[in-house]
Amino acid sequence: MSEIKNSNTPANPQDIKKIALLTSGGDAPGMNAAIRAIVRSAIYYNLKVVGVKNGFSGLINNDFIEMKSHSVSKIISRGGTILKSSRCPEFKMQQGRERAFNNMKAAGIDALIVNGGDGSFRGADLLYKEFGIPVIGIPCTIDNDIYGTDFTIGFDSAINTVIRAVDNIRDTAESHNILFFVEVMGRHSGFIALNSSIASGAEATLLPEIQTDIDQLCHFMEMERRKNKTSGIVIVAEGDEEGGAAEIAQKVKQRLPNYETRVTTLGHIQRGGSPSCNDRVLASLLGHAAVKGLLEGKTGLMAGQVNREIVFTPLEEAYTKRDKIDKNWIEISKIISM
Ligand SMILES: Nc1ncnc2c1ncn2[C@@H]1O[C@H](COP(=O)(O)OP(=O)(O)OP(=O)(O)O)[C@@H](O)[C@H]1O
Ligand SMILES: O=P(O)(O)OC[C@H]1O[C@](O)(CO)[C@@H](O)[C@@H]1O
Ligand SMILES: [Mg+2]
Repeated sequence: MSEIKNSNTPANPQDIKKIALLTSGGDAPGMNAAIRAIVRSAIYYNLKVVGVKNGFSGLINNDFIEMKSHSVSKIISRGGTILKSSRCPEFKMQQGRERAFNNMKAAGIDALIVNGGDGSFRGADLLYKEFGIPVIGIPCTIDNDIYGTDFTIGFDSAINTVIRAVDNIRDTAESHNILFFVEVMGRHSGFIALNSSIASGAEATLLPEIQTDIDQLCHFMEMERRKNKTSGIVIVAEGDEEGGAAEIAQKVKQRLPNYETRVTTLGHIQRGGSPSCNDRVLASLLGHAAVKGLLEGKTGLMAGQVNREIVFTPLEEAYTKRDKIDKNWIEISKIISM
């Protein structure tokens, strides 16, 4: 394993004897691989491991299970999360977090590993800052919107699911001369849209990070048609400020009534399915690094991978800085899809 950077040292890491882990926010393919790596690494380092069910709700409701090596057998290939996940509004309130901390203390839990996205890291960071309990985050979200890691766990699997679907849509779009608007996930982030658009050869990509101009889009589509293209794919991130795919398709249809248009919303199929090899490897490395990091005294940090190295980044940076999309990629995707 590569050297671990950016340390942050709490009082007594050698006092850590029992750790807990949870999965939070939208599930992501590879969460199970992370759970497996955490549990097996913790056992290897002679720690006891507790699984928290249903994300932060499980901390508040004392929903803990002891994890053994066999508890994580044969889960590396499974999508979803065996610990289940949730969105837990109570955790946004101080009383909720205090209850969670008291339950952890009563259960003898010395440290926590949170597998989730930016929202989960906000919660994890507050728990660490308010109560001083050692906490490490692992970036698990299909959105890829976390600073401090090249990729989040689940992103690779999700974009592969998207491109398989778009390839299928392309077949029928071409056969029937249809302009398709395909909506992908990403309420605040266009990574899924941009990467899957490049990889599927889509004609246009609409993202929350970039102002959408419907007239410009229609003009572009007209130019494409003049090149004898009779069908097309527009990938729309669900968080686009002009609306979802259905709304945008309607606006285009008003301006280009001769076009035959259809809308497909890929929805939650993007979050499910067996994780890709890249996601399984990333989850395995980060799961191990999180446990090792706790034992080295790291806390309030996220374990990520940058340029193939394990890097620890303050949770606050991971969720505030966010990762930026490269706007040149949009231009490139246009150039090579013409
Ligand atoms: N500001 C906050 N303070 C405390 N807890 C928070 C905060 N924001 C989010 N959380 C906790 O984290 C949970 C998950 O957050 P959120 O729904 O934003 O998903 P996420 O972790 O960003 O994952 P994804 O975006 O992949 O679905 C929330 O339900 C809540 O319990
Ligand atoms: O239906 P849910 O669980 O609210 O999830 C939708 C959101 O979660 C994400 O899929 C990430 O998990 C976002 O891209 C999306 O906006
Ligand atoms: Mg999020």
